[in-house]
Amino acid sequence: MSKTSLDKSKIKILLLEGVHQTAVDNFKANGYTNIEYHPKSLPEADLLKAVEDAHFIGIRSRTQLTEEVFEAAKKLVAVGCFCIGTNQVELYSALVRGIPVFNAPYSNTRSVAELVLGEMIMLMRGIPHKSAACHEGGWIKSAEGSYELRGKKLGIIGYGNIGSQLSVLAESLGLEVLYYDVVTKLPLGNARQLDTLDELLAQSDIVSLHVPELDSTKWMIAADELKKMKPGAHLINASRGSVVVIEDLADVLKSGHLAGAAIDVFPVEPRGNDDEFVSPLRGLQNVILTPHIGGSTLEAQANIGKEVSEKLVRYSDNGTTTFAVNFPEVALPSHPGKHRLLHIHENIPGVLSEINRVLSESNINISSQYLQTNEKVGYVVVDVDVAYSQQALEALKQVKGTIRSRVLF
Ligand SMILES: NC(=O)c1ccc[n+]([C@@H]2O[C@H](COP(=O)([O-])OP(=O)(O)OC[C@H]3O[C@@H](n4cnc5c(N)ncnc54)[C@H](O)[C@@H]3O)[C@@H](O)[C@H]2O)c1
Ligand SMILES: O=C(O)[C@H](O)COP(=O)(O)O
Repeated sequence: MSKTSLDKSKIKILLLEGVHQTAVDNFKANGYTNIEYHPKSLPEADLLKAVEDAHFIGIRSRTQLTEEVFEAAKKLVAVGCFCIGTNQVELYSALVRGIPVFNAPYSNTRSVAELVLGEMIMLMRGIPHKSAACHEGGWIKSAEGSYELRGKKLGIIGYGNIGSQLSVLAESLGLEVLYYDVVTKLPLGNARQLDTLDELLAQSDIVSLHVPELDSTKWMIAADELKKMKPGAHLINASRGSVVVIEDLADVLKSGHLAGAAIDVFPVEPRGNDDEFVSPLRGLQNVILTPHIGGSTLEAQANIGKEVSEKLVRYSDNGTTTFAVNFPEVALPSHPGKHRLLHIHENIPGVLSEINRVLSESNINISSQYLQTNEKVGYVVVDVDVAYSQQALEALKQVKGTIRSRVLF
């Protein structure tokens, strides 16, 4: 088992929002036993307290890691988002403090695509409304407003990992797939990319959103866009709650302009399962409301727990930052018989030569060296002889622009 300079039992791992047990098992198997586990997100004040002595934090989509949280987390080494989205993390605040952020970019893609596929069938058959009536003792045996998916047009907004997977599944059911993306994307199967959002809205029988939360996607579907959708069309949102103006959606559903919707994500979501869900969509006919469970299958959660904990363990044990979403990516081999110095610094001219100067002046022989930078931060990794690592670490800490440095045994 790899060792770190700090005794592993002293490295605190804070896991929130019921991250899957596979993560806990993997941390323990790698010697990280100091785990504080919470089944839901923490209120802000409790979060600020809990992060004070945390070296690693694992969250899902609910916990907001803000500038204030990073300021409070003085010992923080890295963050793991046990999900796809990283919009809940102030990535820049993490970067300038030398903290890489990891996620699981593919682990729940299939789960979301399958859910959306099922919802399309349910919506087009008016099932939410008919099922609710049966539960109340009603019996709406009618073909009125019920349609097959076959031959209908599905409009996908955001043709990334989820959007493109949905595209393939939808074509296998006989849907015609149109998509809109800000980037030119290779169409899968017979799908067609459209030039404008308006064209997609005007042509689709079902519109499904699969964009990340960005400034440019915030409230991108509001009253104007909803009115441009075909009368009787359906809207599905399993991306982020900030993408759709929910009050405007409620209006077009009440007016009958849209026939139905399936919404998994909301501008404000309960902190945990005990809190009330409040939404203007509650009680509307032919609307499927789900509690942000697009990625919540046991398969996906188990895979995510393993994938993200592996990324955090690898960074802690070996310094590798491959697939970090905000950080220079360095893939490192193991370093048997050597000590490894990790040096994170501001990306200003001359840092590498200064590092080499101080090491050479201290007569420290470098056995390997790796460097990667992004626009703000540089990450240098230096392997040195065991006997010199402490001296080398002290020397590196003096280099102008140093954000943080540590040594791995
Ligand atoms: N409901 C859930 O439980 C759940 C689960 C997983 C992911 N998600 C959300 O789904 C999002 C998409 O996931 P993904 O893995 O497909 O991401 P992705 O990064 O692979 O794809 C996103 C696509 O959106 C496109 N895009 C960005 N801005 C756009 C805009 N303004 N208009 C049109 N297209 C735009 C991008 O170019 C990209 O092709 C995630 O960011 C996450 O927020 C939700
Ligand atoms: O970004 C994601 O992967 C999804 O929104 C799922 O988030 P969750 O882990 O909170 O369910």
